[in-house]
Amino acid sequence: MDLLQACRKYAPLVHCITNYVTVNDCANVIIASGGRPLMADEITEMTEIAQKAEVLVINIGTLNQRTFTASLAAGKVMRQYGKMVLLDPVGIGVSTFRQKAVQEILTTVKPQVIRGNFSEILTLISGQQHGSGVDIAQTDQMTQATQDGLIAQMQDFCQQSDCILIASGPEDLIVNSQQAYLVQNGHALMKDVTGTGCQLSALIGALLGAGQDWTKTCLTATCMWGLAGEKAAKKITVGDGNASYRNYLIDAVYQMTDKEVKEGANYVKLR
Ligand SMILES: Nc1ncnc2c1ncn2[C@@H]1O[C@H](COP(=O)(O)OP(=O)(O)O)[C@@H](O)[C@H]1O
Ligand SMILES: Cc1ncsc1CCOP(=O)(O)O
Repeated sequence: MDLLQACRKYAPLVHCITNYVTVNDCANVIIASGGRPLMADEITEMTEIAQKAEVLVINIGTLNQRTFTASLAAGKVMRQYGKMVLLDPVGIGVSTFRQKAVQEILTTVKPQVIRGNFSEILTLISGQQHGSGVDIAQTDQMTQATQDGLIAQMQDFCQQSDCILIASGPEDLIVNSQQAYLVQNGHALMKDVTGTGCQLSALIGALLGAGQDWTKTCLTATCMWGLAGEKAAKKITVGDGNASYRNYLIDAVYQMTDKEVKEGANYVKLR
């Protein structure tokens, strides 16, 4: 069965411990792809929820001590049950608190998938702070000259941490310890909406709840979201701005079919 069809049939429960900026958009993207979102971060219910959820998405966009503790608790139980955990290290480069929190999540939870923009992924794999906010810094954009070295660094990290890495930007990299894909779907308007990265992480989370091959699922979800960005851009009319585009993006996922994804996916296998 194809990925969206499977997700819409099995409706995986996706537990999100996420930020208060983009929480509603993430929930709606999960619904649009067929999943069932559950946003919760009360420490006393983490174990029960982890028993019921198929996937956990930890997003550190507005992390605090309380949600950090909840993330560790939920993550540990999820992994004990052999379930999927995705980490979105939003703004990891802005503070030592975020960097240390991510380190602790890596060692105690061991998320199988980590997705961030290029600044966030660079901070993660180098230990040096990149970026001064939640967006990609101009200096961290991938170029032809930096691509190979970056993939090698990412693959080392994947090997050490036993995970898949997804770095987002104008083009996206999906890397595991052996393979690397470059996704060329997407639209420049996506950077004008806060939360397009958070929503991609949420979408990957939902599809991981239905997919078998994790790398392939991450690749398909990334193409799908980029394709949604392209379709949404076609709906922009006079008077529309980034708020309309944000809604068109979610609508595009809601209307998406596996056939459209197969026909519209624009990626190359680099390794
Ligand atoms: N200039 C761009 N052109 C095409 N797609 C883009 C562009 N900028 C971002 N995207 C897409 O938007 C989504 C979020 O990426 P990004 O904005 O880099 O992440 P984040 O929101 O975590 O900073 C990804 O699907 C990415 O491919
Ligand atoms: C603006 C902002 N501040 C804290 S989280 C957040 C949203 C970040 O969304 P994304 O990582 O998808 O750009």
